[in-house]
Amino acid sequence: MRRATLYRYQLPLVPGTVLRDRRVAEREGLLVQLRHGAAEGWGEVAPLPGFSAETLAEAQAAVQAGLRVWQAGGGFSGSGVPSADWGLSIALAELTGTLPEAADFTTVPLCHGDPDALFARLAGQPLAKMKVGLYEAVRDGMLVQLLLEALPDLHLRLDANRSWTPEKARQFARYVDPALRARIAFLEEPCRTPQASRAFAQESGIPTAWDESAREAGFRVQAEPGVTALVVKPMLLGSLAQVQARIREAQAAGLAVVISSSVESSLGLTQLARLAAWLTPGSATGLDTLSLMAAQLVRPWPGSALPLRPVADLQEVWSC
Ligand SMILES: O=C(O)CCC(=O)c1ccccc1C(=O)O
Ligand SMILES: [Mg+2]
Repeated sequence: MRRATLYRYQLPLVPGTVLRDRRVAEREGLLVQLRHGAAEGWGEVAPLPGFSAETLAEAQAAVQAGLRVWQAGGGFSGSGVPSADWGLSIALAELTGTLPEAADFTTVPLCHGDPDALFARLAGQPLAKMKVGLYEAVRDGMLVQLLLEALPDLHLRLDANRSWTPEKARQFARYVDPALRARIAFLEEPCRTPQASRAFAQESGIPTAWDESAREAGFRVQAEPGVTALVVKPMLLGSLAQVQARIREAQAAGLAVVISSSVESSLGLTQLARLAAWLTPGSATGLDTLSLMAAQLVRPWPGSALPLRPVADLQEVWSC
């Protein structure tokens, strides 16, 4: 007998959490639970407002349609709704034992601008990620310079989320010593267009990583000068098969692949840590978003002190 249950969750985010210029108070999503005999599989379906094209209601409708097919003995049928396809396919992969248990829980710490807090946090870290583009480009450049100078073992990943014009990007780079730029592993999406980001990477020597660009129609994974990495956010991309295909293509093109968070619950994040150990071994993940939340969900992230909400606290919204 196959059984499927959908649960709805709401998790408060820490006050002041901003996603793409909006303040967000809470993260909402669905958990899918599949059961077949003694086997069980879970998945998370949580479109990210401001990033996903679909609403949670649209994702729920797509998951329910897919679950009815599965419940009646069918296989996975993709809907084209990325969060629905990701959540359902990863639940199936867990159910069938396709998703290995082994996980890589070492993730790159994610930092935002306050310099005093940054020094304390980053001392002794080999690699950290910092958001830039939220303040003046000159200030970002000075801060990156200061950090790389003061912490000689530190390497940085930067993420500008397409904030800069070519001139702003140049202002940033002007404040970072060319000799120190070698410790910038990459800068995600510096400019508003991929063309401008490519040009900036070549002129500054600071490699680009694609994130937003990889979700645009017509994007092709390819080796190109100045581009070193591809950020993969499964919740925004689609089914496990689509995620695997994208990772394989990028690896074949010589790009580093970084599995990254779409602000999933601890359940979704632990699955991404397993996905990374399986498909991108040796590439440090970008999963440090649990600290934006006030609680964990169903499965704990090792070392997190946040309270854990059990399945019993969840609201069941649908089953078949
Ligand atoms: O990738 C990471 O290290 C953390 C996740 C992150 O930066 C992020 C989280 C939610 C939405 C967008 C982004 C982003 O990479 O731009
Ligand atoms: Mg990014």
